[in-house]
Amino acid sequence: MTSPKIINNDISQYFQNAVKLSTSPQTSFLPQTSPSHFSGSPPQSYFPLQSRRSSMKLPPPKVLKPFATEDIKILLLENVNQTAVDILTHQGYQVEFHKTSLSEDELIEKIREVHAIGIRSKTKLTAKVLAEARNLVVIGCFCIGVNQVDIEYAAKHGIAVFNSPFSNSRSVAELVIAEIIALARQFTDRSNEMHQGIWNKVSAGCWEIRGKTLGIVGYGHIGAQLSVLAESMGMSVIYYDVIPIMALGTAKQVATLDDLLTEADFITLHVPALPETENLIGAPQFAAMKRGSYLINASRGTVVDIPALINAMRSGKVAGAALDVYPNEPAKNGPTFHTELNTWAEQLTSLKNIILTPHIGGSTEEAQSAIGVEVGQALVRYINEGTTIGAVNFPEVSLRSLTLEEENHVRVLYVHSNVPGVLRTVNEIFAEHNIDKQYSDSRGDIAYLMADISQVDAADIRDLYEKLERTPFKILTRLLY
Ligand SMILES: NC(=O)C1=CN([C@@H]2O[C@H](COP(=O)(O)OP(=O)(O)OC[C@H]3O[C@@H](n4cnc5c(N)ncnc54)[C@H](O)[C@@H]3O)[C@@H](O)[C@H]2O)C=CC1
Ligand SMILES: O=C(O)CCC(=O)C(=O)O
Repeated sequence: MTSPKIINNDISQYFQNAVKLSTSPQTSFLPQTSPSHFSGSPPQSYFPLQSRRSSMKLPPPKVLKPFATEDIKILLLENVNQTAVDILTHQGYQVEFHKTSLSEDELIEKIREVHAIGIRSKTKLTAKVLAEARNLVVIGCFCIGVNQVDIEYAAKHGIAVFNSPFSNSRSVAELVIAEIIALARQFTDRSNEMHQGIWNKVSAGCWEIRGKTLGIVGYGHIGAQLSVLAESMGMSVIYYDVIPIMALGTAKQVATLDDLLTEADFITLHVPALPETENLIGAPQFAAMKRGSYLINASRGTVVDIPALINAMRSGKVAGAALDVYPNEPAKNGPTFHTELNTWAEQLTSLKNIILTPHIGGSTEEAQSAIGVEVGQALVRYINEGTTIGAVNFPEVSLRSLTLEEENHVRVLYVHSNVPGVLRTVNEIFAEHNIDKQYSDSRGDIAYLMADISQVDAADIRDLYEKLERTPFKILTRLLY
């Protein structure tokens, strides 16, 4: 059968019509040829970009199609903020929202169908789970840490991962400031006693924080915020990081972790979960600390050896501790923090002057709302336009939007293995058309190419797609038009 001719020369309109004629809501041009991935964009471009455009008096962006947006399925877990739900539903996507994370079996069942998933820190997107995802093109981590996702596996399978690198940093820093004072004054113990009717007015072992030394391990977004807040309260700040970082205020970088441990009165950890940071603070590090020092961990549960901390607190080496994160964390709220989850749970809860919080460092209205917007927008931009700015496992590539004045254009999104000869092959496929703009970048083993090509008849689109799909280095092809 020959393809219909485009009478008005507007392929976007042609394909909108083609979609309307399809017999099933699942039917669209590319998914039929490639059930494992989808292509397309919603009827409205992402509105903040539109408003920026209108203030700059640029032509309106072209709506990239080819299929019904209600076919896009998004799974949001762990009570992701309403701002994200609003952004994604506004696009017309199907959004399924859950307050908690899911068991592995439930997750596998659900992930099979969705094109995008939004999670926080609890949902483990392992290679085993991701292998079940037939349509998934993008993961949104509505948090800073991405250690819960196998980001390399995701990249190798054409799944982009986005996070929110600093929207909750201030919230974590403020929690740590509160904990420094609370530990120095033992006030959670006093408060707990009062709740049991016990009046226990003591000053022994209670201190001002003014003039004390705060040791920050990991001087990134959170560590640096904290540094400024702590100095403003009269503390001296030292920090240890694996890279040289400019000191804020009068803080000083020290050369080794031991230098920090031997000098600091309060030690706070702000490193990512990495093989190198596993049990970064264990028995030898507690031994190096000053007697009567304090430890705060709001980074990841793997960073502190908890049995060693329990020993250090029992011996009086450590006078107090605050933990927000644990090696194993419950999936749901409720009476779930017990020895079945972490064998030492009762020993920990029976200690004095230890503040235990349920991973709430980033849990403020401000942080969650900002994260919802940031990651929600990143998902929309990737699904609708192919933009990977801010991705943690993909090269960062972006092209300016197509405009309504640019007819007969196709945007090619092509994730491929980073091997020689790809551009030559791809450009041979594009050769009969005009490459208006093209941008390609690589990151490790994978590379990503975005290209807007013009002089493309509707009848050519399937051919283009199939040729790209047949290339030996292809990981994922999407065409937007
Ligand atoms: N409790 C909570 O709710 C939250 C926890 N987090 C955790 O806090 C961590 C830190 O967050 P950010 O400050 O935003 O990260 P960041 O990436 O801005 O900073 C981390 C710093 O740690 C340094 N680092 C890495 N390995 C190190 C090592 N072995 N020793 C010393 N320094 C090392 C890095 O060079 C970097 O400067 C996140 O990775 C996340 O796991 C983040 C937000 C909320
Ligand atoms: O808010 C959350 O669920 C996780 C916060 C966190 O640990 C992060 O942003 O890395």
